[in-house]
Amino acid sequence: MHLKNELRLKSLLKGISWRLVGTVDTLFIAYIITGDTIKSLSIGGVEVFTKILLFYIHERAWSKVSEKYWNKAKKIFSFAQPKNNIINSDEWLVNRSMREQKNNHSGCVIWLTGLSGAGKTTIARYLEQKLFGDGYAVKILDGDNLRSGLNADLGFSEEDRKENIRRTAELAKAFVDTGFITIVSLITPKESFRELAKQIIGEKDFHLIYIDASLEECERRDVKGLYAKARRGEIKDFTGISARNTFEKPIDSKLILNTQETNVNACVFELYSFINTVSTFSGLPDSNFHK
Ligand SMILES: Nc1ncnc2c1ncn2[C@@H]1O[C@H](COP(=O)(O)OS(=O)(=O)O)[C@@H](OP(=O)(O)O)[C@H]1O
Ligand SMILES: Nc1ncnc2c1ncn2[C@@H]1O[C@H](COP(=O)(O)OP(=O)(O)O)[C@@H](O)[C@H]1O
Repeated sequence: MHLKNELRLKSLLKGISWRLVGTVDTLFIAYIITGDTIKSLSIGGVEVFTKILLFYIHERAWSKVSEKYWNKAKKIFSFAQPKNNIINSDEWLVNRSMREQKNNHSGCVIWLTGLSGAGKTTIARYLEQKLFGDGYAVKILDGDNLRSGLNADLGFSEEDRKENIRRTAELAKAFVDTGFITIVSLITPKESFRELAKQIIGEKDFHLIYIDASLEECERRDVKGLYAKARRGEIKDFTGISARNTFEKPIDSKLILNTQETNVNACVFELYSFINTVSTFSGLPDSNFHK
């Protein structure tokens, strides 16, 4: 049975069973008040049908209350809820700011978005090497790697990609809380996915970088031979090839690195310079980075 019909049937059956109990109660009270069996049965007999109908309508109306309004209601009544025992991470005995002081720099997320083959992994690897060499706490979270572990249960449907991005964003947030410069390398094809990541990580720590290369160029590079497979129909839902899985160009990235016009080293240098403007440093040796 279709889920919606099932829920309607459940509301109806609940209405009937509840009314049977309620009607016995009404009959009893009506008899005590009127002392008249016929009147009591008449009241109970009419009431059983009107109340079933009202219960059904009431239940269906509640089922229409959207998640958005339900969450608002929960917020309004939150004062009535028992407080949970979760300790805010700022209150831990070792907190983010202490870790950042120890690292001599602040944490942030550098989120690289772009087509498969655009250059995300290449840039992330050289950037990590450079930052690590200069003494920064840095970690790459790469789509391919995560998909062989934490996200091994996920495919490439819209829903799975969203979950992939949600989990990765949560993980990146944990790394930032540990004071790390966290480089995420994920296609992240839709604006809504990037927005989700930004919401989870927090606007202040989230820096979206667009690794830009045209579909034609990525297909020409075809680093892993996946484009050829997708064209042959051996991979469904391939980003940029499947009509349902387009790549939406980011509208508010903080930096665009065009890997067709700029070589790897220059891209890494530009990103390294950008990080210097967003992550505050103290006490680290000056870098001698050369293009
Ligand atoms: N159908 C399909 N579409 C796109 N990509 C595919 C697909 N199947 C496998 N691959 C390989 O998976 C890598 C992309 O995974 P991501 O986690 O970055 O994708 S997403 O952000 O969830 O859209 C991607 O890695 P990169 O080339 O490094 O981007 C591909 O190697
Ligand atoms: N400026 C550039 N930045 C990054 N990669 C580049 C650049 N120019 C050419 N490439 C090449 O493009 C390919 C990008 O592959 P990869 O880094 O795996 O992409 P992605 O992780 O986005 O799928 C590599 O073969 C890399 O050598």
